[in-house]
Amino acid sequence: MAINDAKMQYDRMKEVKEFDESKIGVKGLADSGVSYIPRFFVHPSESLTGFIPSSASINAVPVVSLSGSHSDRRREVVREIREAARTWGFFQVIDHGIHELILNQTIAAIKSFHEQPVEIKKQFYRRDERCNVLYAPNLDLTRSKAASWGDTIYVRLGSNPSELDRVPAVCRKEVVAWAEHVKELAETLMELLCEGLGVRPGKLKELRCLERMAVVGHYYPHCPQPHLTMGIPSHTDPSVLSVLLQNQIEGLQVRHGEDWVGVKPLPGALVINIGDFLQILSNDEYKSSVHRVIGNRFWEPRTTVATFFNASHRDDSEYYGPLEELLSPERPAVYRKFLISEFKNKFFSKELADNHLVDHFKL
Ligand SMILES: O=C(O)CCC(=O)C(=O)O
Ligand SMILES: [Fe+2]
Repeated sequence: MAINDAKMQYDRMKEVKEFDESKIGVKGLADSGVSYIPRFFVHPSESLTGFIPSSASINAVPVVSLSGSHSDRRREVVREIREAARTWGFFQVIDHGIHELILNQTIAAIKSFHEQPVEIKKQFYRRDERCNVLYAPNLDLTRSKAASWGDTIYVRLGSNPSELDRVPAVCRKEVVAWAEHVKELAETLMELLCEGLGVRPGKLKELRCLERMAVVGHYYPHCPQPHLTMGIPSHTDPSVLSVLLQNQIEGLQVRHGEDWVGVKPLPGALVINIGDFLQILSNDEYKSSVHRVIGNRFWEPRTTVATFFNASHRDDSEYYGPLEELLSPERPAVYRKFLISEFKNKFFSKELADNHLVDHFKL
């Protein structure tokens, strides 16, 4: 048994390495017309459940209109967002002020990147997760137990504009425009979320939660055996806040109680979710929910753009933890304090699946 296990392990690593070195990505595999997936993409059977959500859970994720959020309806919007953030950790926003043309152009640009010839995409293929621009199938390919059926381009944007030159030309203009629009929306959402907690609206901005962002363009090609693998395995986001733009191909599911609930694409809407960092800052008021993407059974590729807002540190001397304003003898801190470097190291040292960062900082 031990010998078999070791051999399987060896074969698996060899196959993963060959795939990694070929740099063709999952799209390259899909384009080669395979009718089955290589075995290193097969997930353990316990992860492969709940693919067909129960009818009761369809359209259950809250949808919040931001219309009037700067005027008469603000209190109502704060209340709706607070409820959604506490109970689901996920909601969709409509009337968010970003023009549909911008949404479509952003999705189209990310799709164009992935649909370029392998020879061109190869230049960006990297495994060093600390690079500001990189393209790869599964960031954690070499350390995960099972690979997932999707390719991703990562663009990290800090305060240095020269980083933008490294963004692939085919999507540079659109990614830059998207970053500006989505940052404005994130600022509004953070203010509303702060008000929902009863803290100063500018609090998250003061903590520099808007300064470090990553624009992450996923591409999930048609999968010949979608019941055996995942697009992205179940995880929580380490971010403060995540904003997801999806095309009209469904696949995202959020864990709610015992159910996996589909987050249906709504034309013009954006999906917002609370990340681990905000769950900690809010001392568990807001919830960073487990979610996943199932294998794409449709012929059309699923394209999404996830934008993560992370807290930025200037010199890593500042400790982060539950906001002081929220603590009282009746409501003591649930988490200890930590440096951002520790938080990041925890994230990068694990595979994405089941890396729930909040658990590491619980008191
Ligand atoms: O592509 C999606 O629908 C979700 C992506 C996601 O969860 C992530 O990038 O963390
Ligand atoms: Fe996510």
